[in-house]
Amino acid sequence: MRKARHHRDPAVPFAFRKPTPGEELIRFDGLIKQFGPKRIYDGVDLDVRAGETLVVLGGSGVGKSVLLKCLIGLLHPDGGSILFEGYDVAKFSEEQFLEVRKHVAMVFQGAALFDSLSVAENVAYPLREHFKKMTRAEIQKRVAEKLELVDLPNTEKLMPSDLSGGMRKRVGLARAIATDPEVILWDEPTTGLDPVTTQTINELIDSMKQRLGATSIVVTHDMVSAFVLADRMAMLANRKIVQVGTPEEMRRSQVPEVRAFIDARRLELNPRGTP
Ligand SMILES: Nc1ncnc2c1ncn2[C@@H]1O[C@H](COP(=O)(O)OP(=O)(O)OP(=O)(O)O)[C@@H](O)[C@H]1O
Repeated sequence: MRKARHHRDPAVPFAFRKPTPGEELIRFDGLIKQFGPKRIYDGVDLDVRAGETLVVLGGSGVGKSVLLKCLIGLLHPDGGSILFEGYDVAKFSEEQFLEVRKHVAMVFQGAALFDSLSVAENVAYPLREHFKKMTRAEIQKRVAEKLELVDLPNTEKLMPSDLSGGMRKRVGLARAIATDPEVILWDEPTTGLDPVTTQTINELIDSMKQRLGATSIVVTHDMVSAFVLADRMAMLANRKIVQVGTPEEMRRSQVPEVRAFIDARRLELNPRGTP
C-alpha cells in the first residue's frame, strides 16, 4: 500500500523508521539542478517505493548519477525537495547527512579500495565509522557474512593488490552493504564486467531485496541487467522524468524519448533479432 508522506518539521532530528514494503519512501519533487549556466534538471519528479528496485534510464550526461548524489548530500539541488521518510534532505546540513548515510549507501562506479588495508579492513571501514559501539567480534562476523554474500569467503587477509578487477569490485560491494543499509544506490554496478561477474552482481542486488527488504535505485547502461532487475523504470530525458513504469510498460512505451532510447538498444536486448 502506498501512502503520501508529508513534510516533517525540519527541527525534528532525522530518525529512520523501517518502512512498510510498497509505501513511498523517497520523493524527488520539482528538483532543479544546474552547474553554472547549464541546467540539468527542470523540475524532476520521482517517487521510490520501499522494497522496490527502481532503474533510472537515460542517455549519457542527462544527470542520472547526480540524482543519486543529491540523495546522500554529495551534491545539493538548486530548487525543489527530496523527501526521505518525510524529511526534506535537500535542506539537510552535512551533519544531518551523516545520519542519512547510515541508511542509504552508494555503490560507486569503479569504487576504489584502500590499497594499504586488507580486504577485511576495507569491508569493516564503514562499520567503524558509523557503528562505534560494535565489538571487534561483531565486526569480524559481519565482515565474514558480507564477503560470503559477494562470493568471496575467507579472503579477509588478502590485500587489494592480490585481487582481480572483478574481485575488487565485489569487495567494494561488500563494503558498501556492510552497514545493512535500507536503501542502496547502485551507480553502473555492472559496467565493464564480464558476464559471470555481472550475473553475480545482479544476483546480489536481488538478494539485498529478497533477504534484507532493501530498496535499490540502479543507474545503468546495461539494458539486459536493467530489464532483469527492475520492478519499475524511470526515464530521465530533457531535464525531466518523462515516464515511470514497469519494464513491460517501458517496452511498449509510446513516449518518444523512451521509444527512441529502447529502440536504439533493441539489439542489446534481443541479440538474435527475434520478434
Ligand atoms: N560536480 C560537477 N560539476 C560540474 N558538472 C557536473 C558535476 N557533476 C556532474 N556534472 C555534469 O552534470 C551532467 C550530468 O552528470 P551525471 O554524471 O549525472 O550524468 P549521467 O546521466 O550519470 O551520465 P553517464 O551515463 O555518462 O554517467 C553532466 O553534463 C556532467 O558533466
